[in-house]
Order: sequence, then C-alpha cells, then structure tokens
Amino acid sequence: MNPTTFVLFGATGDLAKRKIYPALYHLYIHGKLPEAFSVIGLGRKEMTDETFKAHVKQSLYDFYRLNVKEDDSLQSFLGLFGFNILHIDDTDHFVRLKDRVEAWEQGIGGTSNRLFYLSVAPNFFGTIASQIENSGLGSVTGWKRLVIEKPFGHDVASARELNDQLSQAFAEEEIYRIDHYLGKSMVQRLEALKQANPVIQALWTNRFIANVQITADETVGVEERAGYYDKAGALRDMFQNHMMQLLMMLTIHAPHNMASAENVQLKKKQVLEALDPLQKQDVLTNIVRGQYTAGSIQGKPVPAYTAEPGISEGSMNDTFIAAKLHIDNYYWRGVPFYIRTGKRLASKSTRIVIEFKEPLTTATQAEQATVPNLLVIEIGPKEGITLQLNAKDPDHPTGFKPVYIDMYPDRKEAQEAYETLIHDALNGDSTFFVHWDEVDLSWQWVQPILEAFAANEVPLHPYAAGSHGPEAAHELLAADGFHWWFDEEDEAGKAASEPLVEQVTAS
Ligand SMILES: NC(=O)C1=CN([C@@H]2O[C@H](COP(=O)(O)OP(=O)(O)OC[C@H]3O[C@@H](n4cnc5c(N)ncnc54)[C@H](OP(=O)(O)O)[C@@H]3O)[C@@H](O)[C@H]2O)C=CC1
Ligand SMILES: O=C1O[C@H](COP(=O)(O)O)[C@@H](O)[C@H](O)[C@H]1O
Repeated sequence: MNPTTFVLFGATGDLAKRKIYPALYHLYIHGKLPEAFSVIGLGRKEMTDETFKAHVKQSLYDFYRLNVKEDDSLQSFLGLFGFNILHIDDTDHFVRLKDRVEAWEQGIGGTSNRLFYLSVAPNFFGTIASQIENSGLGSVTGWKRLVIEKPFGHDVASARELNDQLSQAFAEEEIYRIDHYLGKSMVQRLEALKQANPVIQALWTNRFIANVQITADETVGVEERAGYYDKAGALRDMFQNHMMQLLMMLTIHAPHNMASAENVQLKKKQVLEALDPLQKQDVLTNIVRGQYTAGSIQGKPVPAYTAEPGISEGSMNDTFIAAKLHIDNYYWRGVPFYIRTGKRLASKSTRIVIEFKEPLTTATQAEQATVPNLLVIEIGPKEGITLQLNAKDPDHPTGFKPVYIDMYPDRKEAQEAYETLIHDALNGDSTFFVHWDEVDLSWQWVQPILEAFAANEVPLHPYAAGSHGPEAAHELLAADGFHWWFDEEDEAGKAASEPLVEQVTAS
C-alpha cells in the first residue's frame, strides 16, 4: 500500500477512542497498515502531540479487545500519531492542517494518499467537505477518500441535502459510508454460505421459505446518548440502516464474483427497489412501535425510558420497532420478512432465522410432532449457523424430534467490524460500504413511517424492560400463523435433542 495520511476529525471523541484507535492498533500489529502511515488527530481540545499519544494509548488499554503488547511495537504505533487543534469553521486551521500533511508527505518523498475520516456529528460533514476542498487539502498526488459515520441524514430530504454537500468535494466512489453491521464477519459470509452450498442455494426462494425473521435485540438502554437517541429512535438509529442492510445482504442473489463492489451494490439497490412501498394505511398494520417501561435486565431493576437521564418528559420516542416487509421479485414474492429491533429486551442477539415451509399435512404434523426446518444465522455477539431438521425419534416410533447441524459449534465472539472496514477503506474496497442509492432508497421506504410516528398515528406500545417486546409485535406474526423464534427456544430445543449428524466445523 502506498504512503497514506489518515486525517481524523473528531479524534478526541467517543467513537475514536472506543473503535478507531483499537482497530488501527490491531491492523498495525498484524502488518495491515501501509508502511508509511501517519494519523493526524483533530479536535478543539488543547492537546499536544504527546498528550494525544497518551490519549490513544489509554484508549487501547480501555477498549482493545485483546491484550495490548507492552513492547517496541506499541511505541512505534504511537509514533504514527500527531494532533492539530481544529475548529471546523476556522479556515486557518485547515490551512495549518494542510501544511502539516504536506510536510509529512515531503519527508517520505512527496507522494501520499489521504483518507479523511469524519468521526464528528453529521451536521459538520458539509462544512468539513467544503473546507477540505477550499483549503487545497483535497488536492492529492495519490487517492483521496472520505469515510463517514451514520446517521446519514434524518429523513429523505436531509440525506439528499447532505449528499449534495459531500458531492461537491468528493465523487461517489471516494465516499465510504460506514455501516458497522456490514463489517460483521457473519454478514460478510452470508453470500459464501449460499454460493458454497448448492443445497442452501436451491432452497433460497419463495418455493421453500415460509418467512424470514431478522432480529437485533439489545439489553442496553439509551446509555449516555439520550440527546441523540431521543430524536432518532429505533427507526433511525437501527432500522433504516443496519436492519435494511441485513435484509439486503440476505436477499441479494449476487454474481459469483463477490470481489466487485459495484455488483454487490447494484444487487442491493435492486432489492430496495423491489420492496413493496408502504402506503400510509399500511403503517398501522405492518409496523409496531414500542417504548420500554421499567423492568429488570439480568436480575437488575432498570428505569422506564422516560425516566432515563436526558430523555424529554413524556417522550413518545420509539425504543422498539417491528415491521413486516415484502420483496416483490421473482425469488421472494409472497415471503413475509419480519424485522425487529429494540433496546432493553430480554437478550442481546442479532440473528436471522429462515423458516422453511412445512412439507407435511397439518394432520400428519400434529400426529408426528415435527418442527419447521430452520436456518438460524447468529451474527452477534456470538457467531453461529445452525440448521434445524427433523429426525425419527427411536423412543417414539411414530414421532420425530428436532436435530441440528451446527456449522460453528465453538460459538466464537464476533470479530471487530471496524478492523475490517478501516482496512477495506484503506485498500479501496467498498464492497461492504453503503452506496448513496441504498441510503436514498432506504430513507424513501422509511419516510411514511417517520411521518406516521411524527403525527402520532401509530400506537406506542409499552413493553417491560427485559421482556421480548410489546404484545403487538407477537400479534404481527400470529396474524400470519407464525411466531418469533427466540434464542432460548432454539437452545431449549437443542438441549433436548441428541446430535444426529456429524458436526461440521468451518474455519
Ligand atoms: N460513539 C459511537 O458509538 C458511535 C458514533 N457514531 C457516529 O460517529 C460520530 C462521532 O460520534 P462520537 O465520537 O460519539 O461523538 P463525540 O461527541 O464523542 O465526539 C465528537 C467529536 O467532534 C469534535 N468536535 C465537535 N465540535 C467540533 C467543532 N466545532 N470543531 C471541531 N471538532 C469538533 C469533538 O472534539 P472536541 O470536543 O475536542 O472539539 C469530538 O472529537 C457521530 O456521527 C456519531 O453519530 C456512529 C456509531 C456509533
Ligand atoms: O449503531 C448502533 O449500533 C449499536 C448496536 O450495535 P451492535 O454491534 O452492538 O449490535 C446500538 O446499540 C446503537 O444504538 C446504534 O447507534
């Protein structure tokens, strides 16, 4: 990789210390950063290069997922870092920044790429992009790239406005929009799961699939982000981005050449274009919004959302959303997709469950007690893929019992998404970044829900913290003759079953 300067706006902030420095450190000690590499951190706080290095070092001790090695590599890693004070509105600060970047580039022969990482509030994106352009920072001898964090707008109009601002300084192929769910390894393996297994590939259609459930349940509440979350809610915070991305990654029928970012992004866009648009009246029947009341999480009492510090009095914000969607294309027509995400739920679990159609008649089923075949893809916090099948029960000659093929029986902790995504951005691989078309189309789909929520046309269902969410979310599936498959049920089923099939361990 050619020499590269990593210009980090928001270097004194939360995301930088929790995710970006640990990820850079991981890449460094694994030899995955360019040989000539420097990080210039930016913020308003009065920091020197030395205090900044100490800040970075502390963040590694606090947040790196593995042990920090106390050796020369740590010192040489910290040697990559420098700090400039920068106020986003101050043009002189950008000129000073440019001088510093150029001085470093001169020292290594004059050529360098520049990666601008905006770890700041999105309302600064437009100003930063034009300051980069006007100061000449954007004139590079190598490539320039812009990495930005979510949220990308708060509705269709604001997202478009933001994109117009960025487009004045950066071309679409230079913009890397992070959705950290795309950096999760199980999400990245979804396509391989289909392509490497003709059995699964063949079943991946409405002929065999009864319904699909995509879940991102969390046990945490709003934590220290009340100001942001009380305006965003689950719909903007998780649904419009992470959940829609999971839906796309699951349902694309991508060409064999996964290496092409353009192909993947095109297929994802086609999924969004095929989504049945929501009419205003559909919001009431297809969308459930909820808000947690007081309850307990892992035995500890927790307050109601409205009693959390920083939440506005009588807030009607959604901390839970469940939705039913349909993709109107050849493969998925008629298959309901149920999506749910929320805070303060019974367990932390991001998973996809594909429920296959029942082959037997209802009478035979009742008599023989089969369960539906399920493909369960656990994305986090632990990773796994399990296929639930029916086997003849030797103890009950007329009956069946569920058995499981477990592809990742060791249930490893998921890898850190930021390590993968920062590495990809440095390498110019945008496969697992979000194209503008996806942002625009997903906001378009969500817009009627935003409007219905704002006008309070949809009930706000309470649910107790620590529960499985509001009753209405269960009714959403019950109306179609289904129910949510939660983690505990699978576990209970597994405990009761004996392994029938040899376990397959994938690396
Ligand atoms: N934290 C998280 O877990 C996640 C964050 N994000 C996104 O990442 C971005 C950053 O979030 P986070 O780190 O939590 O935010 P913080 O509030 O912790 O940090 C904001 C950063 O912006 C800098 N800043 C604020 N105002 C100015 C200004 N006028 N001029 C220059 N710098 C300024 C601050 O520096 P200083 O105070 O020194 O001025 C600070 O470094 C946001 O877009 C957020 O939505 C996305 C996913 C998760
Ligand atoms: O982007 C966000 O994601 C986290 C959940 O991420 P996960 O990797 O732990 O599943 C969520 O808590 C946060 O509110 C949201 O902004």
